[in-house]
Order: sequence, then C-alpha cells, then structure tokens
Amino acid sequence: MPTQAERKRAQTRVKPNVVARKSGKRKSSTFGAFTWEVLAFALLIAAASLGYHYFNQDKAAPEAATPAPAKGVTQEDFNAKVKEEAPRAPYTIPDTSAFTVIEIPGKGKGAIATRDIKQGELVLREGPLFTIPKAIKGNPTEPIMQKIIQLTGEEQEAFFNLSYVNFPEHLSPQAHVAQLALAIFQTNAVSTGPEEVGIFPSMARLNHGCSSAFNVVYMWRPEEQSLVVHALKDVKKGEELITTYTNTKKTRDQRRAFLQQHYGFHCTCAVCSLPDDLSKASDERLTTISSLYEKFAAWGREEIDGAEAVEIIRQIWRIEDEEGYTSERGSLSADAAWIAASHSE
Ligand SMILES: C[S@@+](CC[C@H](N)C(=O)[O-])C[C@H]1O[C@@H](n2cnc3c(N)ncnc32)[C@H](O)[C@@H]1O
Repeated sequence: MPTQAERKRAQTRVKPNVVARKSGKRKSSTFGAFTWEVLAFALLIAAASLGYHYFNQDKAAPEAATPAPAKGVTQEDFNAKVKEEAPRAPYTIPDTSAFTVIEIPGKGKGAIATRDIKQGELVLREGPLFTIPKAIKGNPTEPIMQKIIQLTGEEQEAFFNLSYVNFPEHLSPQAHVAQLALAIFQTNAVSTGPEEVGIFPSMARLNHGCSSAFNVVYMWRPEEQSLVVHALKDVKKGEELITTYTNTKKTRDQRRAFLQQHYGFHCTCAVCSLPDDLSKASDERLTTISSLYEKFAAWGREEIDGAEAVEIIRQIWRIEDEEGYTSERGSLSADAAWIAASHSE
C-alpha cells in the first residue's frame, strides 16, 4: 500500500492541463502536443499509481465518495470479471470523415457535417474505448480507473481530452484524477446494452437537442460491439450533428432541469428556444404523446384490444409528425406489426 507521501507524489505527477472555461461550468481537459509529450508517460505511471491507490484503500477518500447504487456488481465481481476477460481489443480510430469537430459558441466542441448527409446514412461506427457495468456497488471511480490504466497513452489522451461537468468545485482536476475521470465518464458515457455503459471518444462530441431538434440517432450493436450513428434527417454540409441525451417527451422546464443537473447546461436548442406560445403547444404535444404511450401499455396487460392499440399508435404517429419528432417511427411500426401478428388469428 502506498504511503501518504507516495500518494501525494502520484497526485502531483498527474497534471492534465485542464482549462476551465470562464463563462460556464463546462470544462474541457486539453492536452497540447507539447503538454502531452511531457505528460503522457507521467500520466500512465501516475494513473497506475492512482489506480493502486484507489484499489488499496479500505474506503474511497472522502472527496471520491459518489452515490453508490444499492444493487449491482461488487468490486470483487468486477475484478474477477476483468481477470477473466480476454485481452481487450485496442480502440480503433473510426472513420469520422462525415464531420469535423470544432468549437461551437456556448456548447464547447461539437460535430459539423463536412458534406451533405442523407437521411438514414451511417455517420459513424465506433467501438468503445472501454466499458464498465452499469450497476456497481461502491465507488464507481474504481472500475473506471481500473479500465483507464489498461489504456495506451494515446487512448488515455483521448479520454482525458473529453469535456466534463459537475466536477466538485473544491477539488483540483490535477490533484484528483480519479474524480476527474468520473466527471468525464458521467458527462460522456453512453449505454451499451442493458448491463454496460461505455466511452466513445468521437461520438462523445455530439451535442444535444430536444424533440425535433436532433438530427442523428445512435444505437449499440452488440453483434458488432460498436455504436452506430445514423442520420435521422437530411443534414446539410455545415450543419451541426445533434443527438439527444434523454427521453425528450417532457416539458421544456422538465427537460431543462434534467439537462442542467446531469449535463450542466441550460438547453437553448431550437425547441427550447421557441417563443412561449409555441413552446407551450410543443409541451402539450409531448405530454399527450407520453400519456398515449401509457395507454398503449394497457395492450400488454390485455386491458385494450388490438384495434384500440393500433389506433393509439396512429395518434402518437400523427402528433409526433406535428412535433417533427420522427425518431420513434421504427419502434412504432414494429409495435403495429407486433399487434397485427398477435391478432392475426
Ligand atoms: C457529451 S459532451 C458533448 C460534447 C462537448 N460539447 C465537448 O466539448 O466535448 C456533453 C456536454 O456538451 C455540452 N452540451 C451538449 N449539448 C449542449 C447544448 N445543446 N447546449 C449547450 N451545451 C451543450 C454540455 O456541456 C454537456 O455536458
């Protein structure tokens, strides 16, 4: 177990050159070429030391305390699983020729289309830098750090270059690397199926928009162990590629509260920026869609028949059309087909 002095040395050796934007809470760790050359080796060694530090304390340091899910994988389970796992596949830099990542006022970095993209086109296919189980008992910084120390220097650079929010104000990113890793993870991780959540450095540059304001959708393909991003609409060269971070069938106030809390920004997407009367109409549509989905669930409980269920799907489809919210057409069509098949007798 490292001594206090060794821990201190390990912490001060790690100096991700974190630049805090003055205007907001969003922060981005930037590694300039020179900085990184100097720090790459130190980061690898120090991350390993910190990994050791975090795995060898009885309990996490107070500053690393994070909400612990009641149920989930224990650290012992996780360690055993990591040991069992075949050597991890190296991260392959994906083809990102459909977009370029640049600074976007008020949003940090974002992805801009480098050419016209057709609805339905594949925009990105990316494997994870790493994944961890969704539900972990105890301190989630531990499995995150455990995965980070297995990465190459370049992969660590890709991770630590990602933006983050909700990093405790009283901590220093240079001195609290595990906590920094947690903030980066929480700001950028996406679900890879029911049990895991992962980091995809290119996909992580996609900013958020609500209901009709997003133009790309992503999906985890377990058989390919890849995340795929497709255009939901035609996207013109120079337009920003925008995904959505949440179920946006909520009112503007509810969406903004969620996004502020989890992603640290006040949403001013095209839908959130509507004048109050139009925003109210949009809220009403989204609330109606949500309650229609609740009604639709009654079909699964055999409380409504197939004809009623299909009628609800029609209504949802029509209202989503009015809202310009087209991302659910696939699942609505599948539901309708499922109902038809179930009642075919
Ligand atoms: C997954 S990252 C997206 C890429 C990020 N902008 C960057 O610089 O790497 C999520 C963060 O991006 C910012 N962001 C995403 N969508 C935004 C939006 N519509 N308006 C303002 N900031 C946004 C927030 O700071 C959020 O925590």
